[in-house]
Amino acid sequence: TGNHWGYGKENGPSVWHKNYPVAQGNRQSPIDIIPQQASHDSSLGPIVLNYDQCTSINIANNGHSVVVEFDDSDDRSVIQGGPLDNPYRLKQFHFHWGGKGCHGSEHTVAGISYASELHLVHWNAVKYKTFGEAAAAPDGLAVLGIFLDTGDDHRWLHMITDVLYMVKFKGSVTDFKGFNPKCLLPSSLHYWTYLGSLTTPPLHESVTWIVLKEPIIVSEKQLGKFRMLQFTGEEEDQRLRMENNFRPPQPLKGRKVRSSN
Ligand SMILES: COc1ccc(C[C@H]2SC(=S)NC2=O)c(OC)c1
Ligand SMILES: [Zn+2]
Repeated sequence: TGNHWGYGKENGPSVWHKNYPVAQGNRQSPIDIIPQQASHDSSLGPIVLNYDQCTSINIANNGHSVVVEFDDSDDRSVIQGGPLDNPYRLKQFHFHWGGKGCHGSEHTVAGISYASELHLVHWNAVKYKTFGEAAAAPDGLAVLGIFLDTGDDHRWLHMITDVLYMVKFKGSVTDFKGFNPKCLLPSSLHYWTYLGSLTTPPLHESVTWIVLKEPIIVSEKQLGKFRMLQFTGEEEDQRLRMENNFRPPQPLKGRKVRSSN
C-alpha cells in the first residue's frame, strides 16, 4: 500500500527522509571509508566468528534483497571480539548489488565501490530480549560487511545462486538448510569499524559496523543470477528486475573509523 520505500526514482534513498527523518541523522550508513584517515587502534582485537553450529532455515525474497535466515533461539552462532563487548547472534545475511556492468556495494573505499556487498546481521541477545528491540538500540546490532569483486567463480556461492530461481518474486521463500556462511569469508579478517545504522528504512542508528578489508571474488555469471530476481511479486503487472538495491554513502558527521591491524 501507499508509496512504500524502494530503490526507484520516486521511492529511493533520496526521498527516504520524508517518512524516516533519521535518514539525515548523525550516524547513518553506509559511508565512504578512507583508509588513510582510519585510526589504527591496537586495543582492537581480532573478530571471532563461531558459525560452526549455525542453523540456516530458509532463503527469501523480501522485495528489497535475497535473505538467508538463521535459527537465533540460542547462542549457537555468534560474532564477538573486535569492537564488541559481548557476543552478537547471527540472524540473517543478504546482499546488495548493481546493474549489469555497474557496481552496487553500499560502503565505498576511497570513493571506489565494489560489485556487491554481503551483510551478515547479528544482534545483542545479552542486553535485548528480541531482534526487533535490539534493532532499535544504539548497541543492538553488529553487521559484518564483506565486499564482492568480480573474477573467477566463487566455489561456494553457487549454493546460493543455484536456488535463486526459486525465490524470483517478492514474497517467495524456500527451505535452505545446512548452509554455513563461513564459506563466504575472505582469507583475512582485517577490518574497519565505525558506529552507523541500518542501510534501509527504518534506518535505525543501531549498528556497530565491521567491514572486512579483503573482498571475496565471484564471477560475473554468478552475480548475474542475482539480477534475475524481481523487486515485484508474481501477481504484479510491473516486472521490476532486482538490481541497484544499494544506498549511497552518507555524511560521516565527525565519526571516527577505526582500523584493526
Ligand atoms: C529491523 O528492521 C530491519 C530492516 C531492514 C534490515 C536490512 C537492511 S539493514 C542493513 S545493514 N542492510 C539492509 O538491507 C534489517 O537488517 C538488520 C533490519
Ligand atoms: Zn544490507
